[in-house]
Amino acid sequence: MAFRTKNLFEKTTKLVRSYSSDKIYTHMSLTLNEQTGIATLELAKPPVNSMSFGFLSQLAAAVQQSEADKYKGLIITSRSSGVFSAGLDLKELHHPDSDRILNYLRRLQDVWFQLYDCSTPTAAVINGHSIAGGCLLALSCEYRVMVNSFKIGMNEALVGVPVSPMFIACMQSVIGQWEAEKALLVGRLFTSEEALGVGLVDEVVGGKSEGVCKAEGYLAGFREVSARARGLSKRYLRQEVVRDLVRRREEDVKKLVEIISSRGVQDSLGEHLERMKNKK
Ligand SMILES: CCCC/C=C/CC(=O)SCCNC(=O)CCNC(=O)[C@H](O)C(C)(C)COP(=O)(O)OP(=O)(O)OC[C@H]1O[C@@H](n2cnc3c(N)ncnc32)[C@H](O)[C@@H]1OP(=O)(O)O
Repeated sequence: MAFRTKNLFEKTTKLVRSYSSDKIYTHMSLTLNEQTGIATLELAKPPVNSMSFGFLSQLAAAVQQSEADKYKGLIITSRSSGVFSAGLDLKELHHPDSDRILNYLRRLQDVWFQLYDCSTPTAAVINGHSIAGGCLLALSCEYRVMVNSFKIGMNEALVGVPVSPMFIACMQSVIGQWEAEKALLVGRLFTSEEALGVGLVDEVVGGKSEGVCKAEGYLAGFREVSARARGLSKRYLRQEVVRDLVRRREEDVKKLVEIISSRGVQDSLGEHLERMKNKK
């Protein structure tokens, strides 16, 4: 089979520069299978694929690349065998500089809009723990297959930060209002089997390669379907959620900055970071 690893930086220099001056595509790789037209985006920011400013920029560029090059599908997975993503980089949220946190959250919104609203068929192979922002990333895809023995969910309630509107919207759209409420208000992390039971993921498998096969199977299901009609239908199906969040995005981001910067939330974040340090 012919595989080609794309040097994303070359092809998206203009785009990337307009997003960030960070060195780009160091935190993930995008590999196109030229036979199937399906690309795999492998997250590779050790140790836990935490979503720093730079990570989000690269993710945005990769999603844009998949649209621009009209990939037949995009599979998002992790190079780590234990963590899909630990979510937002807690260091970005703890004692933030006011301009940086504003830009950081705006970038998070941008990436989410791009991925959630992209016409490219998307699938997540969740081959490790997938927490908060990591769960958002998986839920923004159309199809999720999860390797067993890991945890997935949005733990904000346990971290002491509010669940932001786009996280809520995504969770609601996948598992419904009541299940979302029950999970989000206590920061529940689901095992792979529990996630399957509640519809948070579509399949549970024994390993990553099996997961990739399942994801390819899902994406191959669109081979006979008009890409244009499919892309438009997806947008129509998701437009209500997107429209509402686009309309209020600036209001949401400013409110979140205010909340995150508050003394109580900063104290909770500090305690959470301390707990993680001490667990060793
Ligand atoms: C819209 C804005 C509103 C706020 C929204 C926030 C949403 C979020 O996404 S907040 C982030 C929530 N995520 C977490 O709480 C995840 C915490 N991490 C874990 O539970 C575990 O690390 C893990 C289950 C993902 C993996 O466990 P494992 O035993 O393999 O690794 P660790 O030893 O715990 O971690 C290794 C290393 O990584 C650091 N780290 C872990 N998570 C994060 C993170 N989210 N951001 C930054 N750094 C993280 C951890 O401290 C360790 O660092 P050291 O090796 O230096 O001690």
